[in-house]
Amino acid sequence: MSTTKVALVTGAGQGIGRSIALQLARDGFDVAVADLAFQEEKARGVVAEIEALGRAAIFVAADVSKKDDVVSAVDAAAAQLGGFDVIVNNAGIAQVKPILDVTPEELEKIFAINVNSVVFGIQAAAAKFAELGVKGKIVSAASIAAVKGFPILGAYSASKFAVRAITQVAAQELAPQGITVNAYAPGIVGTGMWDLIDEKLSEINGKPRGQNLKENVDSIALGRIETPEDVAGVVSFFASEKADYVTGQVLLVDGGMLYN
Ligand SMILES: NC(=O)C1=CN([C@@H]2O[C@H](COP(=O)(O)OP(=O)(O)OC[C@H]3O[C@@H](n4cnc5c(N)ncnc54)[C@H](O)[C@@H]3O)[C@@H](O)[C@H]2O)C=CC1
Ligand SMILES: CC(=O)C(C)=O
Repeated sequence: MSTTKVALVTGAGQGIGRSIALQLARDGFDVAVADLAFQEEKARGVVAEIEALGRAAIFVAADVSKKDDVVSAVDAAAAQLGGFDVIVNNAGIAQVKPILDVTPEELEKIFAINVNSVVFGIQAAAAKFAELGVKGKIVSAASIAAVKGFPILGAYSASKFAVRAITQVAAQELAPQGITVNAYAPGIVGTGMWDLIDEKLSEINGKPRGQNLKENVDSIALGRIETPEDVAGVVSFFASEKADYVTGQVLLVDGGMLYN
């Protein structure tokens, strides 16, 4: 059995997930890059980048809103990479709509992808850790919208508040097994997600494209947009032995937008 640690990152074909996968590879992990099947080409590019860093990597097609897919992804990572130590429940979607306009279907969709996926990831990882006798680490994507509700991001904010609750609960329930459960709460990260948010906000409030993003970035104390690498550094910490005594936390990594 290999002594290299193994991590699985969901939504790792692009954006924050890609940067997390690459950072964990630099930290010495072999990495399972999980994403939707249609993202295979991008995800295989991430696999190649990880291999270029001298680590093993695989692509796993998984829709995180389906429990069977998440369990199969964890099984594939453990079987093909030779262990299982860390899961990063990163995949998520945004919805940009006034609360009065959100439909039942939209609510179901965002909760299935942003919330159910985190429960499935925790369940699948905890079962694999128990099978392998590993004191593993679970890290999930929250948001500044997990700490403060943001207008026009109502369903999204609700889904991220739920991630925070699940993180606190799972941390307490899994502590006896030595498993830690934490979450990262980014602010305004320059990824495809904010391209979409900016576009939809422009449609709603009539501001020119880019203006909503600029106004949000102007409110950041450190004065610049967040990069996926800024987020990956925090996940690297949560996944490391340096965070062995940290659990149940949602860490704001927002350049100074919210303060606790
Ligand atoms: N971009 C931002 O400003 C912020 C992002 N976040 C969170 O960080 C996480 C990553 O966001 P970004 O990289 O910005 O988004 P992104 O839209 O650039 O990438 C999301 C990835 O998740 C994948 N994905 C979507 N639905 C999926 C599903 N059902 N199953 C498997 N994979 C799926 C997509 O294919 C994509 O590769 C999300 O949970 C998001 O809510 C949190 C705070 C701020
Ligand atoms: C995408 C996201 O989480 C926010 C609050 O912008």
